[in-house]
Amino acid sequence: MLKLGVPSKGRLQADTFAWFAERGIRLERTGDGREYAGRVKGVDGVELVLLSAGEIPRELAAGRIHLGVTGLDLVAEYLSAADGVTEVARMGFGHADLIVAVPKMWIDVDTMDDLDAAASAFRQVHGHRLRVATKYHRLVRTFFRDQGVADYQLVDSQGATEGTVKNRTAEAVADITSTGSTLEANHLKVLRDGMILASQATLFAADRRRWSTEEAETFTKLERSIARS
Ligand SMILES: Nc1ncnc2c1ncn2[C@@H]1O[C@H](COP(=O)(O)OP(=O)(O)OP(=O)(O)O)[C@@H](O)[C@H]1O
Ligand SMILES: O=P(O)(O)OC[C@H]1O[C@H](OP(=O)(O)OP(=O)(O)O)[C@H](O)[C@@H]1O
Repeated sequence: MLKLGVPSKGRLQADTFAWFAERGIRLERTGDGREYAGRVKGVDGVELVLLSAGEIPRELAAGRIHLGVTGLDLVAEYLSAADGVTEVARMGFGHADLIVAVPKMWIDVDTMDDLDAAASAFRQVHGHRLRVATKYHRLVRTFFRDQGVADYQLVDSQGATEGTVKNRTAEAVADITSTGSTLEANHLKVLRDGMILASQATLFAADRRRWSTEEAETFTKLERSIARS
């Protein structure tokens, strides 16, 4: 069986189901709606696996699922080329930007260069490095390095990241934004050149060299349905 991992709940799941339905493939939840089980109609040999979006990259890398729907941001953060996971299709929903934001009241800080200067000054005044809260450690480190910003430290935040500034556990954040309302509500502004990655929901395939002939054939059929739309 070709295992297809999709988000277990919410908007991402609803949009994923609609995307496949438009391509003649019906994904359905089974059980009472709270049970994490489902099935696939319209193409034989595919099994539906409901998973947290955040776990899908790891499951793809391990080869426990053959296909998976999750955000580009999560695959970029958690996987590398060596994992052999490839894009099959960008799905056109779940758009979100990973950005760097600072308090609005920092009127002198609008760019990454400004942040670099502010970070050096911050260290002199406070005796410790400016803290950037995020769950995207790898992407943020790479971006800051490429932008020549070194005088900072990352603090891990797995949720409610925009609240860390108010709670005084960080001075800046690097997080996903979609409508911008969470940033606005927390008095934060995006740096002009602080865009790290533009993400959207994407269908990924695990390393195909590890698939059986049957699994590869089922995938070819599925790919045809996807391409037809
Ligand atoms: N406000 C948003 N608008 C659009 N997409 C978003 C938004 N927030 C997060 N996403 C995207 O949704 C995907 C899943 O995000 P996240 O890891 O936060 O999952 P989650 O909803 O917390 O699910 P789980 O708790 O089951 O892991 C990511 O790829 C992310 O880019
Ligand atoms: O720009 P907006 O439309 O306001 O969306 C952005 C928010 O959405 C996500 O959080 P989510 O609701 O997934 O909760 P989390 O803080 O637990 O990650 C993200 O982490 C932002 O906080």
